[in-house]
Amino acid sequence: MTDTHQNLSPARLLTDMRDAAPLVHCITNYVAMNIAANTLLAAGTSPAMVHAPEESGEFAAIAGALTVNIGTLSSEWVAGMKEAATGASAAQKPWVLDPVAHFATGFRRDAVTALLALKPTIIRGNASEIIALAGGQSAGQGVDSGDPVEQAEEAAKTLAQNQKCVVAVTGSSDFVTDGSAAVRIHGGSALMPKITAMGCSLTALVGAFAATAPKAPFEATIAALACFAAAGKMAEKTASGPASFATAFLDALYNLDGAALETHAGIEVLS
Ligand SMILES: Nc1ncnc2c1ncn2[C@@H]1O[C@H](COP(=O)(O)OP(=O)(O)OP(=O)(O)O)[C@@H](O)[C@H]1O
Ligand SMILES: Cc1ncsc1CCO
Ligand SMILES: [Mg+2]
Repeated sequence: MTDTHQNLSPARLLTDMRDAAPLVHCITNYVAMNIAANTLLAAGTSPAMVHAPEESGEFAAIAGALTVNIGTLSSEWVAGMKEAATGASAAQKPWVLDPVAHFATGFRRDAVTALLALKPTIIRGNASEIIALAGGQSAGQGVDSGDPVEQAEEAAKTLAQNQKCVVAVTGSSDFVTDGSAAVRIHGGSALMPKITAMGCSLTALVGAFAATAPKAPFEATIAALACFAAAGKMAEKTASGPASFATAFLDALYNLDGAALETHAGIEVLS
């Protein structure tokens, strides 16, 4: 990032996020609810899991940002997601879409088509999800990716241009683009995909940074991914498997500072 963007560096945005501790409205799946809420608390912000259609539109307007994850869908939840996205947009709050396994069934495809029409500010998914969202053929199996991130980079650019939003693809390295600027983020750990809902939790953290810098969704997304990259790398040092990694990861996120971000997350500017 250039000097003129220093105030949007991941380290600066992390400090700003903790200072502001924004309220993040999360609609996420049953699997992710607990770990995603704990992730936001460890990072220093304030999660609320609110999905009922009777209140989700109203709640989205009072939160700093909304995140919508379609992992465990039902008709009622889809209604709650649409209300929330509509409420967030009307209140000019950023919202993040996590299109979990959207290619797997007609129900999911329809839900994601309706949500895309409500113009997410940021889309965060794994490589298979992003390839399929751009209209390509992916090798995903359910919620798990079957494609390398590099193979999704062009799809991410196309999707960002068509949707006029920021797109983040995650995996062994991450890729973020707004359709023209693009970066890769290096770090993390091979143990991360061995714990369920790490991606869903990351989507929630992207929401926290988007609430902190609502006019800079590209930089906000990079900051969230850099935090995960650094915390993942730090946690791996003491972990002996997925269970101890999960604990060490939350501690690393809690203790993360600018210096650790600088050391453990690699940001490669592509364009
Ligand atoms: N092999 C890996 N090495 C390093 N980091 C990884 C690896 N795989 C995933 N990650 C990291 O794990 C986090 C979650 O990304 P991932 O792409 O696995 O999400 P996901 O497939 O949507 O997960 P889920 O749907 O289970 O929540 C990101 O921070 C990503 O960088
Ligand atoms: C395992 C699983 N199934 C539906 S959502 C989810 C969490 C990871 O995406
Ligand atoms: Mg996912």
